[in-house]
Amino acid sequence: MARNKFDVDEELESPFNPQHFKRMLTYIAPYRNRIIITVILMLVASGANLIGPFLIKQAIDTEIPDGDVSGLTLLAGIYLAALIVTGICMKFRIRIMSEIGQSIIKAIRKDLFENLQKLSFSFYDSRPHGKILVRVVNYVNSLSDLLSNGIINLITDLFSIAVIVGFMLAIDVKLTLYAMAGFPVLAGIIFIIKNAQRRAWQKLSNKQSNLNAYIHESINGIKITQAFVREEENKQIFEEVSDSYRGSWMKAVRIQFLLWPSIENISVLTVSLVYIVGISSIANGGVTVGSLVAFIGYIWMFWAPLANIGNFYNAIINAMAYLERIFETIDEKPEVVSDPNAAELKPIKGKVTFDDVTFAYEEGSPILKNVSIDVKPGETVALVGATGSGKTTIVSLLSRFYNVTDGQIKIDGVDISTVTIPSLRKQMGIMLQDPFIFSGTIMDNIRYGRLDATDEEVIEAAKTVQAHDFISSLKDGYETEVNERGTRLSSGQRQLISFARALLADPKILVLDEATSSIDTETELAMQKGMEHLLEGRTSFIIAHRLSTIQNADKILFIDNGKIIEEGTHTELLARKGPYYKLYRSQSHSLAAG
Ligand SMILES: Nc1ncnc2c1ncn2[C@@H]1O[C@H](COP(=O)(O)OP(=O)(O)OP(=O)(O)O)[C@@H](O)[C@H]1O
Repeated sequence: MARNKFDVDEELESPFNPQHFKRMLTYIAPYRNRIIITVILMLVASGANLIGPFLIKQAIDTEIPDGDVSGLTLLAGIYLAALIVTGICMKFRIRIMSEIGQSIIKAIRKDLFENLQKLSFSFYDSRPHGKILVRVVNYVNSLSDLLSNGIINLITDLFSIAVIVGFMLAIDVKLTLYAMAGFPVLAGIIFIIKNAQRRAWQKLSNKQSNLNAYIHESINGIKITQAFVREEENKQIFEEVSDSYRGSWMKAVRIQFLLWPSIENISVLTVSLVYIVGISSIANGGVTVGSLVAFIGYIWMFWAPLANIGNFYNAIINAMAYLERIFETIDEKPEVVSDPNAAELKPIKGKVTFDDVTFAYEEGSPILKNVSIDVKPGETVALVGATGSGKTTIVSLLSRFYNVTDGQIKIDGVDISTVTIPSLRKQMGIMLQDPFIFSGTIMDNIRYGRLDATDEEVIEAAKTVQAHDFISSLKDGYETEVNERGTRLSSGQRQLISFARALLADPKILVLDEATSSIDTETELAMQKGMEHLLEGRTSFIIAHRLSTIQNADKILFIDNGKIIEEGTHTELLARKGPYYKLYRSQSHSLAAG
């Protein structure tokens, strides 16, 4: 999958497919009955509305020349009743369609969100998160009007056109043909601008996505921006991205608005033509004044729904750009999925084997090369090595966040690619290097590790990782509300909470990636005491740069550039005087110097 950045337009992985429209209708289908009721209401409303010019014709040609006041009053009464009926129908239509529109949006969003929850890390690695967000929020919103009102309008407008043409034909066939003369011209214009319009809206959706991605990234990085006084540069970048959005918006709208004036101009020309032909017909006695006035009224009415259909067409073209992205996201297949024949991983003992594992995030650039590891149940394995050497990658593979490129990873002798992913992950407790705190209470955040844990169990886990004291010192204790990413907490406190979360899952395999790197030495020492108890009976993988934290590990693996170059206990590795020894010495020296 190609990587993407905020200033790079995303390529469509699947071109537009007319089936998308069919698929869109499946979201509308559940509301079929209410839509039919609305269509009926709208047909009644437009029928009532269309009666107007006919009543005027009647008044001009018959009641006024005859001086028939009661007839005129009756016509006025009918007209008023028609207007009231139109108003009532419109009121119901707005209410029903708003509800349906929102329900459809909710259903599309649900599908998007559900799939986003399943997608693998590689999906999120490869694009700015703002570009994902824009699909779920903005693009879906943009569809709402089309899916609800657009379709009703289309049906009503087609009905209106048919009725209007019927009225016009009833009044005068020749004038009707003149009135239709502009129609082929309009069809030609639509045909010519169609492709340019589609491309312009596609580009606009990309630019909107880029803008969103940059705003999202800027908000996430605001502290660094301010710390490095980068506001001015960021403002310039923002203006560039924003200008690019504005430019493509202007272009899209310019193309779009070719249609509207075309309809206006064609309708005015047609009306002029009908006036010329009509007036000469009056002179010849072909049509009455009332008929011509009514006819002109109908022509104006004829072009209004036609303009609406033009707008609907525009909306469809815009929506295509959004639909493509939305369905692309709903259809995106997670790279890591359970095999269709996968079995549940039975409760494990915790034996872990990496059998000649090779792995590349991007094809052709292997990060891990022929890694083999053997861990007995209950053993503690420490992974050490330089930054970027591949430690986190090793533990990510164990949880199957990515699929191995080559080789096998086995737990209790079972290849993890043959078991269901939830049954694998449920038996593991993971504390990632960058612990994430969700908005909610501290209690909720720890309970994320096991949703059915009691308050006592949560508190017990917090006590074990030495988090209880700091949590209790907060005004609301475990009920303290923290915000997303836990910005109200220190990094060490965030680590302690996520440590407790991993522990609460009571996993057979525990992965601690730099679990204590931000925790003060005193707390760390206190944790160390509980650690042995904590790791008892579990297989654990501990990644640490501070070697003091892993000296008691059963096995230390020294990783260098994606390979294990040394393996043994702390004492064995020191005696070997290899890279581990050097690292240890350099840390001891700096500690001593400190
Ligand atoms: N999502 C990713 N996509 C592409 N490359 C990645 C990704 N994550 C890590 N890498 C690359 O893989 C290599 C190993 O990264 P990894 O995170 O496993 O290192 P590490 O040993 O855990 O480093 P550290 O000690 O800094 O945490 C690095 O060169 C890194 O650039």
